[in-house]
Amino acid sequence: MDKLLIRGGRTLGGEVLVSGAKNAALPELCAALLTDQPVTLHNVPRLQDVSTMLKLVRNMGVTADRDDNGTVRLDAGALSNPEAPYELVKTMRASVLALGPLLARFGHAKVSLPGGCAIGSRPVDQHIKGLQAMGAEIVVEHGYMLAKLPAGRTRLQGARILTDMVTVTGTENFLMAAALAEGETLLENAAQEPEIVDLAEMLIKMGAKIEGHGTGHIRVQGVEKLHGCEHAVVADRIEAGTFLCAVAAAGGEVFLRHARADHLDAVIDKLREAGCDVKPVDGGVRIASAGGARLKAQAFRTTEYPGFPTDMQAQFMALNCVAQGTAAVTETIFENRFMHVNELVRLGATIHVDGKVAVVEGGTALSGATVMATDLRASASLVIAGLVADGETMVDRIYHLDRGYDRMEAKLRGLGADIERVTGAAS
Ligand SMILES: CC(=O)N[C@H]1[C@@H](OP(=O)(O)OP(=O)(O)OC[C@H]2O[C@@H](n3ccc(=O)[nH]c3=O)[C@H](O)[C@@H]2O)O[C@H](CO)[C@@H](O)[C@@H]1O
Ligand SMILES: C=C(OP(=O)(O)O)C(=O)O
Repeated sequence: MDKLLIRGGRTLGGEVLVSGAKNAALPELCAALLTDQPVTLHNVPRLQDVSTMLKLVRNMGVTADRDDNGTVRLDAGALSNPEAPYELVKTMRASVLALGPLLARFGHAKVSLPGGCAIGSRPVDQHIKGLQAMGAEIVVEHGYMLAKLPAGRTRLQGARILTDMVTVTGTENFLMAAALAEGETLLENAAQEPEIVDLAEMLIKMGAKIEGHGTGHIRVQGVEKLHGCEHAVVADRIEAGTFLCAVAAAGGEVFLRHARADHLDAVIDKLREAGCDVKPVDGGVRIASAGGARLKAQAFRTTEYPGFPTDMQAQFMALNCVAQGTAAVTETIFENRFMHVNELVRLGATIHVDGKVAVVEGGTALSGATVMATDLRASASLVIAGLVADGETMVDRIYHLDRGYDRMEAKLRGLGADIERVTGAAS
């Protein structure tokens, strides 16, 4: 199992290229299932989750080729097996995104239930409820969602869908399903994340009729057929945010090429309040920081976009650990997303958790140790802590990190960090 070895204490400088967003690429790979024509996606990040999604669609009979420049060509013209098996779904929850497109195009689908994961139970009841409102018959048997249209029907029906909470992949499933449904679908309480907007823009290129994406009310006029398209995946705001926190903590000056400041308002506001200089510039974002110990810890509360993203909570918490002062971090999206706390404490941080709130007493000098990654963003927070800790930090189980970051250690090394991958070591 691979690990990351970090020798802390170096400031960061130079330029880093932000990759395409995992959370846009995954639904967009599934959108290719909606048509029998070829789809080309550019700027697809090199991630384990993307490899898993490619395996999943190939298993259905889709032709999918990826080149070294981040372009993926998909052809779902000969798709013969509209099924997402447990073996693949269990390693990547986003496989549930196959359900909407398969059902909409083929009238039936079999998708494994994803099950819980480290950060929470993460049910898919809202996905099921919404697709049922569109006329699908869905039963759960032997761990699978078996979905089909009622006898005599060939298409899903447009519907008004009001979910109990804002759900990102739920909104994406409904968008894709509604694109091929009969009549109009109204998504109320829709997620507004930039990845939803990017998916909607791709679907529009495919011939879908969508309005209101980027707001809480999306209107979709179903069409009979979608065609192929060419689309570039939007830049990964969470990868960019992670690098911003890394530079804030380690100190230095870095240009993040392709980063979108307009997608990172909540995080950038907090970084500025902490004392960093963050500027949107032509082609990206520039950050300068005097280093974590010269910054002020920031309280924040995770909420749906455009609020502070839950996917940035762990990384900002690592920064708070070394900044001055005490700050409360409140996690409102997932019930178990403080798994990094105990590992940060092993590096010398002072953090007290009470339910949804973690109170970080900053100003601690961290000292390197062996720590264990427990989930994707927890891994990133440990890397940030390792960059500022005294001595060596070994981050174990980085398969979590590889699920969602495109060669993170190479990018950090390019900025001057002392970080290396230790391959194949037994854990
Ligand atoms: C691939 C992808 O894009 N993943 C992102 C997506 O996950 P994902 O789409 O899975 O997260 P959701 O927005 O659906 O989850 C929000 C909340 O709703 C709950 N819920 C959701 C659906 C449902 O049917 N029932 C239910 O109870 C979840 O357990 C969670 O507490 O949005 C999350 C919230 O921004 C991010 O952390 C993930 O990185
Ligand atoms: C939680 C995340 O992803 P996923 O929904 O794919 O588990 C994430 O990207 O931080």
